[in-house]
Amino acid sequence: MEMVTTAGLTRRFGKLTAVKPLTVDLPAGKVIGLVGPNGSGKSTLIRMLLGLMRPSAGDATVLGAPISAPQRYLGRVGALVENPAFVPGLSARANLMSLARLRGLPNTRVDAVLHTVGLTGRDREPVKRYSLGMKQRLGIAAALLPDPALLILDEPTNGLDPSGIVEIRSLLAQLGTAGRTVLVSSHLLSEIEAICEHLVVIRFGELLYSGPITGLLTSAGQHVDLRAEHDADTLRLVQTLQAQGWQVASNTDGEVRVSAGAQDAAPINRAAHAAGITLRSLSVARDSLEDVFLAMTGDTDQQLMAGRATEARQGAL
Ligand SMILES: Nc1ncnc2c1ncn2[C@@H]1O[C@H](COP(=O)(O)OP(=O)(O)OP(=O)(O)O)[C@@H](O)[C@H]1O
Repeated sequence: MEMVTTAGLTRRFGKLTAVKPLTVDLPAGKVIGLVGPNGSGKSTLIRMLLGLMRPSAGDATVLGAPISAPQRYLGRVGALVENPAFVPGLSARANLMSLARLRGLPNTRVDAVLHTVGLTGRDREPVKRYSLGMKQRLGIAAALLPDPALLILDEPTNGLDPSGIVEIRSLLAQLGTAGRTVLVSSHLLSEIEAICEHLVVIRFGELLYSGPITGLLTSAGQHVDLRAEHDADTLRLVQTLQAQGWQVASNTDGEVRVSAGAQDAAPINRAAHAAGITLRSLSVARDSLEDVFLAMTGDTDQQLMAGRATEARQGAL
């Protein structure tokens, strides 16, 4: 069963098309990553799915019901879309109790969600004493109160320090094992790729990929990273490799990346040696998903972001 389907779903703001006609199906029971650089339309898409914003064109369904009738599915959807508003002087437990009461949910749900997000034992402390990571966990607890079939989290790791990011990441991985569908957005693929089974990648309103993450990983190539012992030799190293037909993908601060696989490592080393260049390091690695997407678009995120900024400026005129 599909949790979410969209058909030509579009949202414009003036001349800017924040979400270009999007047709995509999100499977049930998986952790789904919605990934794209800042300004790609992730929040706009999520807002449309939650009935918080109307589409300019197209349609979508959530849990089988159209987004034009959100009251038909919102009771079974939990969401964290902005920093949730909690009463800072009250404890986490008291905050959750009042939310549960408002939604007509039994108090037993409060204990259950506190346990799920790992706040049991700290739940009687005032929220104002919580770290950002704990506040975010409390936000997820609030979203889990109705025991939703679909949990939507918009950039839950935003603004967190590395340990907070790890905290939230392991919580999300655990939530995904309960058979629930979790849609989590991030502008950093590296932050969520380890926990997602399915990826939806958008770049500035446009769908780039939707499918299992494994499909992408198997299509990833390899590269060889190497560094000359003396920085002064780097340019000559690049020229030597290019002259012998290898493709140098990048040269950043003396780290030379060659598009090549494990079988090329020894010949590359020999070629450098024959040119009188000693290597300080040489390693073979699989391309990251970022590399795969870069190869798909041919543009870096910075280039795409600059294009988007121009589009937004023109839209404002
Ligand atoms: N209410 C609005 N009015 C005008 N433009 C908007 C509005 N909301 C979003 N936009 C624009 O639409 C584009 C997509 O924004 P959106 O917030 O959906 O992206 P995002 O991928 O969630 O990025 P971020 O992580 O930075 O929020 C951006 O260019 C943004 O400036």
